[in-house]
Amino acid sequence: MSFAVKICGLSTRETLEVALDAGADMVGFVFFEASPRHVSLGAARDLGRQVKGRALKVALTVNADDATLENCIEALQPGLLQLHGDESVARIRDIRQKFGLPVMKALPVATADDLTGLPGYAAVADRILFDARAPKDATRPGGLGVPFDWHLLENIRLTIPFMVGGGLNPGNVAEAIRVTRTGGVDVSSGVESAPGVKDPDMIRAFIRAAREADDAMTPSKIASSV
Ligand SMILES: O=C(O)c1ccccc1NCC(=O)[C@H](O)[C@H](O)COP(=O)(O)O
Repeated sequence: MSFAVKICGLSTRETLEVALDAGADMVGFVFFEASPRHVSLGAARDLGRQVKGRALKVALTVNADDATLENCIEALQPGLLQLHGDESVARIRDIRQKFGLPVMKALPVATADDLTGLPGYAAVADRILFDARAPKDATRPGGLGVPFDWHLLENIRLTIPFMVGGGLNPGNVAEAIRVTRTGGVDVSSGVESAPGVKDPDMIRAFIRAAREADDAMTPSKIASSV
């Protein structure tokens, strides 16, 4: 997959269809009951069937045990597991081996110190999501609509793909791409009219803005445009 646009926290047939029609590469489904985007196993099954190979299905869990992961995988049939808790390197390795699915590890970022563990995670995960670190009193570790300092990623060199999330929206996603040169972007709050309520026009605007910014960053396109 080249540049990836992920719309996360989808929970209705209508907005899932909008994201697919608009060309989302990844569609994320949240299995975290404290989230306004939480989907039940039954809903995940129905929504998962709707995707029909048009995008990569991402199952998002937080410090889930094996039984929970097994249930989510059986229901959604995801192509990628997003581990968004404080799962250790060893736990990630264990999950990959047990379930035979690629893993995207979300790493919370607030300061440069948050990047010190990156090599260990990059050694076991298939993809990294750099997301804004949640405040201490937050009721969930992600999906909070708050960005981090993208300049912290300016000198990142990874052998695996990475994505950037946290507070992105149609108005700032291009800048995030320019600053970080990320291989993908991930959004939830920034395409919602209210917590958990995805907005079709915002989804379309976000995907369009992200594609245009990535196209502008492609060296061949830059060369031909000068
Ligand atoms: O989206 C949630 O509600 C959520 C709940 C628990 C753990 C992670 C969660 N979201 C993780 C994501 O991948 C979000 O897309 C990412 O944090 C960006 O969110 P936002 O800042 O709202 O765009």
